Amino acid sequence: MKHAFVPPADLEPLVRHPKATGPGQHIGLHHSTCFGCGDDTPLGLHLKVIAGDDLSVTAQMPVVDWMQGGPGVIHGGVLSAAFDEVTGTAPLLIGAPVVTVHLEVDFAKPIPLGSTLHFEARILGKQGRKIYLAASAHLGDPEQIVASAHALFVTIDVQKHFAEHYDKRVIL
Ligand SMILES: CCCCCCCCCCCCCCCC(=O)SCCNC(=O)CCNC(=O)[C@H](O)C(C)(C)COP(=O)(O)OP(=O)(O)OC[C@H]1O[C@@H](n2cnc3c(N)ncnc32)[C@H](O)[C@@H]1OP(=O)(O)O
Repeated sequence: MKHAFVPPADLEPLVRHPKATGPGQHIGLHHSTCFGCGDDTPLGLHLKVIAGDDLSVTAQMPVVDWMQGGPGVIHGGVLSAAFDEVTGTAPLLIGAPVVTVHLEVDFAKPIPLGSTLHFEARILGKQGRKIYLAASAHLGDPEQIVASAHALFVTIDVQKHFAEHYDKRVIL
């Protein structure tokens, strides 16, 4: 698949955090009202991201009617949000809370309503606070990639980062 993203050649290799979620286990909620993973959002993606046995994660997402963009197919922004969530959760495997600074999505095939997207994301490496990831999605046949993404996240101090905007309405 064509893409324009070139990760640095000198990325530092990484290992799983000793307390990382075990392979095959659901990586717990970021918070319950998160658009990507929260259970308490009527119109959220409700993604359950599952830890792989290395530096990868997987997730599945049914493509339902409200996600529609072009007639009969998913909206590109919804797909991008799903990639953001799946790639953004993976750095928890190395114990790094992160926020997105850059996300690129390559749309290879139309993705029909009624299908199920299967996501896979993996950490490529890091450079200081920057964590580079690649992800892909298929509709059941891993050989037929329908979209892919590259993302760059930056590790944050969670308390400091959200202090200014944190609102008591958000249930953590
Ligand atoms: C309870 C909550 C817990 C949350 C934690 C747990 C997470 C559990 C998983 C959740 C999964 C969520 C998945 C959705 C995730 C979102 O959607 S997050 C929401 C969208 N993103 C944002 O709001 C981030 C907004 N940006 C910022 O706040 C600031 O840019 C940041 C990220 C704090 C960085 O600012 P800074 O600390 O001043 O650092 P800065 O030196 O500017 O940048 C650091 C490095 O990144 C580079 N960089 C920055 N931006 C870019 C860019 N666009 N392109 C390339 N390089 C860049 C800089 O050049 C710098 O590189 P070096 O000089 O170190 O080589």
